[in-house]
Amino acid sequence: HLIPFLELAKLLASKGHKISFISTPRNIDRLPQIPQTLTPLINFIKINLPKSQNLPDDAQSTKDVPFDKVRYLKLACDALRSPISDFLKTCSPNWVISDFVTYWLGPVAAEHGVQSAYFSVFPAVVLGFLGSPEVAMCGDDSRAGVEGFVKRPKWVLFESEVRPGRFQLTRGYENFNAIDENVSDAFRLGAAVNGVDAVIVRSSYGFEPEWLSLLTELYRKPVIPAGLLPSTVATGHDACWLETKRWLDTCENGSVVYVGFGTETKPSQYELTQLALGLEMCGLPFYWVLIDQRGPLDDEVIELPRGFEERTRGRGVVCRRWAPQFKILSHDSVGGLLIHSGMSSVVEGFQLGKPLVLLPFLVDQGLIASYLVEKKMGYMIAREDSDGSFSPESVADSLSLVMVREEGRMYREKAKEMMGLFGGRDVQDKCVDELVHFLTK
Ligand SMILES: C[C@@H]1O[C@H](OP(=O)(O)OP(=O)(O)OC[C@H]2O[C@@H](n3ccc(=O)[nH]c3=O)[C@H](O)[C@@H]2O)[C@H](O)[C@H](O)[C@H]1O
Repeated sequence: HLIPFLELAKLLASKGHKISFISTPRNIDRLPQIPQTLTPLINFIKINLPKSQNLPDDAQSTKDVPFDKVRYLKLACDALRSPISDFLKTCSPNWVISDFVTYWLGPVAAEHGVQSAYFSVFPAVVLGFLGSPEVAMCGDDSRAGVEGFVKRPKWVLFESEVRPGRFQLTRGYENFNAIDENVSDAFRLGAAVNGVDAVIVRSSYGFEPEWLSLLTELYRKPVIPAGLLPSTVATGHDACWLETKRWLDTCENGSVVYVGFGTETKPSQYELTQLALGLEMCGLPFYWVLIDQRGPLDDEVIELPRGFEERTRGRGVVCRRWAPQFKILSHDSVGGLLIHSGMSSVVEGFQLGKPLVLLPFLVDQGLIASYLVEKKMGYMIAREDSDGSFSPESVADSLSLVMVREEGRMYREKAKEMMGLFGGRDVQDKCVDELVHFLTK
């Protein structure tokens, strides 16, 4: 969630406000450069995580550890309560804006007379589906088990088909349940909302009018959309970009599909195989950013089908390191995206007017994907709801529909139509002005 937090910090700084951006040393070092004009206003503060016997020494972000070890990162993060409290006491900022993992921050801030807000990188549909803070923290009788979770929640009174896939709920088991001494993500989220003075959401009324209105009812405190936070092109040239650009320059305009599942989603061996065979079958050029290991402790090996890279050489690229995603998407050769529905990737695709094929893996991604499908803004690859299985044919068919075929023209047109809502600087600026007005009144 670092990138949207940095984007928010940049937007607030661009209005003249001083920001202290607190994170761990390695995470701060990983951040993209900020424009020189903002450097006097954003002070990066590094706080070390305590050592944990369950984590590798330099693990500081979710992508550094396998999925089942993420809870130890959250527990390590809980130990930051005391240094952050000291910071608030010494620096007494006007506001502290935090993520849901640090769910204890609101009351800590209040002790020092500092106002607090939870900034949700998830859009309102994800928060609204999870319900009021009390329901998120303690559950709800109408929602027992997976079956209770795939129905429209009783507090959603408007028509909506939004729901996660059953297989996504099973995959997210580690996050949804308290394990060892770690509380669940839903509890952290509910408690984060409960403890703060206001909730800031990466969204806009243009994008999610009903769900944002629902949140104000559920939360009974100010809910302010921060805008969709479109990306800005990172400065600087890395070797990877020059090599990639040379390849993209050889492809026809609008022909390449960008395939990427964000910063941490590693597909299973089954998903990797189906995807690879689907990409091979569809015949389109592709640029695939593949995460095949989550940190040094991850010993689950996944491999592309035998001969895949030879058979697709020249037509496709598989990149196994950090790729300059936004620069690649901005290239004219890229005609569409196959993504997991992570919000930053959704925004980047639409701000550039490029259509989306969706393959969500986790619950939040499933909710965003089903919202986009309901609004006819994206096309989801068909998967078996119970176990998430899907065929190479459905990958190939979805890609050709959205990228090439006449029946899929509506997705290409919709993506162009979305450019203003997702990328318009004036739309974003208006949201930030309203947010600043709220924070300073
Ligand atoms: C907990 C998880 O946080 C999330 O972020 P995630 O990284 O998965 O995806 P995005 O929001 O698309 O964000 C990914 C961001 O990283 C950039 N990028 C990524 C890979 C790369 O090689 N190069 C890049 O530049 C990309 O351009 C985008 O800005 C989502 O909420 C997700 O739903 C949630 O489950």
